[in-house]
Amino acid sequence: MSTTLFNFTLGGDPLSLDRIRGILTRLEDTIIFALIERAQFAHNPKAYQRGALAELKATGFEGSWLDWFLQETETFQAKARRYTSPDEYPFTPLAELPAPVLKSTPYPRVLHPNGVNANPSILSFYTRAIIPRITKQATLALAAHKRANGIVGEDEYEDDGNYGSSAAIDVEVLQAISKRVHYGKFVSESKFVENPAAFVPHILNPNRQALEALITKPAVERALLQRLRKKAVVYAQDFAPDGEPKGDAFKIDVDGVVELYEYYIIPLTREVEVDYLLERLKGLSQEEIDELASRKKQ
Ligand SMILES: C=C(O[C@@H]1C=C(C(=O)O)C=C[C@H]1O)C(=O)O
Repeated sequence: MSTTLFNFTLGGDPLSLDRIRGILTRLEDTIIFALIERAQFAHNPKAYQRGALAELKATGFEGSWLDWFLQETETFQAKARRYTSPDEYPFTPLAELPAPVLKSTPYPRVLHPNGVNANPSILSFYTRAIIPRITKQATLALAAHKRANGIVGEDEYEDDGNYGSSAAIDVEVLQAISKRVHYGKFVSESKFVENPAAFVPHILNPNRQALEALITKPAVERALLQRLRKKAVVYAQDFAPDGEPKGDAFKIDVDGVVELYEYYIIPLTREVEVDYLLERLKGLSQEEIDELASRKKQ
């Protein structure tokens, strides 16, 4: 069940900021555990380079191994109506995905119609910055093993050949980050409806800086990063055979997890919030806009 369906079926206000932040907090766990799984494998850079795997190129597919994994996975999931949910955004262009086999769930319309999709940015920072960082431990161990055993010829010290396993986990990480970042639309709608008058002038005369200042909550971000570090330390700790925590060994680079949020996920979520706001008045009549412009926070 998608979070949105769960969210709606529970009843209550889908635009409650506390409820939305609770979903964002729960997605931290999903993202941290998925990153821990990915960190087991080496970087495998060929999986992210277009045309790097001859067998895939021979099929006529022109993208990378990961692009192919995303397209194939999302094609099946589209048939299972994943992308009829307002909190799911495919990396594959929607027009290239099949129609759902099941009839759509009648979600109440919460968001204003918009074309905001940050997935290209997510795919770029994940493959270029995050994967090399979180797989460094496994990659260094692999290189040491290859050198110690004189495994030559295969000069890719960053390549353990686990293209299927690592890409399957990459899809899970990417989908979780995409859901998290695009929840920024629900956050933005929640803040907008609470005080439309504050936002309308900076939408009519587009001012990204003013809109970003209105949606940014530094205390919430600080608390999130502190919580995230504590979670990553606990979730990623290694255990001795007797089950006792090793204390100084972790399955993943904890700083890397925190920096993923600080330098990528949070800034991109804020960008989605602003992009959503800039489309918030599209299609409204002058009368509707004037009413919103006059509606101040109670
Ligand atoms: C998501 C929110 O909006 C902004 C983005 C945040 C984030 O990406 O974690 C946190 C606080 C705000 O700066 C929010 O207010 O909860």
